[in-house]
Amino acid sequence: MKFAGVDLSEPRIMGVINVSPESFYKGSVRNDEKKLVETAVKMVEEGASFIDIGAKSTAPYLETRIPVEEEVRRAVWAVKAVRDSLDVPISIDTTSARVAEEALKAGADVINDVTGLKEDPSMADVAAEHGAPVVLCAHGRVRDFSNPLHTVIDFLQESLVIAREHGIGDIAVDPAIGFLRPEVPKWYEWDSKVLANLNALKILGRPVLVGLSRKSFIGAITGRKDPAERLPGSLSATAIAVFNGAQIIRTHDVRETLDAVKMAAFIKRFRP
Ligand SMILES: Nc1nc2c(c(=O)[nH]1)N=C(COP(=O)(O)OP(=O)(O)O)CN2
Ligand SMILES: Nc1ccc(C(=O)O)cc1
Repeated sequence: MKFAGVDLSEPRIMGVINVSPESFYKGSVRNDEKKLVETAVKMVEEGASFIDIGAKSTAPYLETRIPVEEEVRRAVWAVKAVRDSLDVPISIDTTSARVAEEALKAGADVINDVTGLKEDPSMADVAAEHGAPVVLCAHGRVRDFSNPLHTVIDFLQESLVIAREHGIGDIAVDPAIGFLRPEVPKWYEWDSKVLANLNALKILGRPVLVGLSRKSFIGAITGRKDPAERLPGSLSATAIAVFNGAQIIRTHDVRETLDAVKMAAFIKRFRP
């Protein structure tokens, strides 16, 4: 299987860079062009097959509102700077069709929409017009609290219908770790159930991308309040995600994560 031209016969890494100062992990933020480009180049040297650029935080527990003009400005600036130095696919992490369109024009290749084409009604049109591959996250109002996998699969199926109605075929699906936060079970249990049963997403027939790097469920389980201290927890959860079928891991820490991915993928070969 391939996504955005990248062969997925072994699991791949998507390196994350944010140009949004409000992002939950400050170590992921770059607002200086030289440092931004250096980071992207280093991530690719360390083994990243994709670079994901975020120009606005989507953390559900932070106040992250900014004017769309500001998100466009940040996104275009960052994509242009990184595009000139790299050949790997660049994804733009946005829920806004305007931001996606301007980023694609600036040289991005992939749209990463954490609302799975559901928030901005023009997003699917923009992806279709540009022939852009899309990452679709499970998104919606949770009604069935008892079975996280059911809910995630239902939400993703809804997004796949929207994508296919628009003739979009190059799609990766994502269970949206940290985004779906019902009161019961606690979100860290929800996220853990999703990772423990990630294999169920195979039914969708699309590559599975997982973004769990330094997220709050790791903080809740390990007691590490500061995302800067959540790398060991992230690596452990990454290995489990890969063991259970993740083909792309989205991470702030390319070098360390690639080692965890390689270990899990190698051991997985001997699974009965
Ligand atoms: N497809 C996908 N996209 C994502 C995902 C994810 O799990 N999957 N997580 C994010 C959170 O990480 P980030 O460092 O970008 O945090 P921020 O929203 O605070 O900028 C942001 N974007
Ligand atoms: N955009 C997101 C950022 C952070 C988290 C999380 O910490 O769980 C979830 C989503």
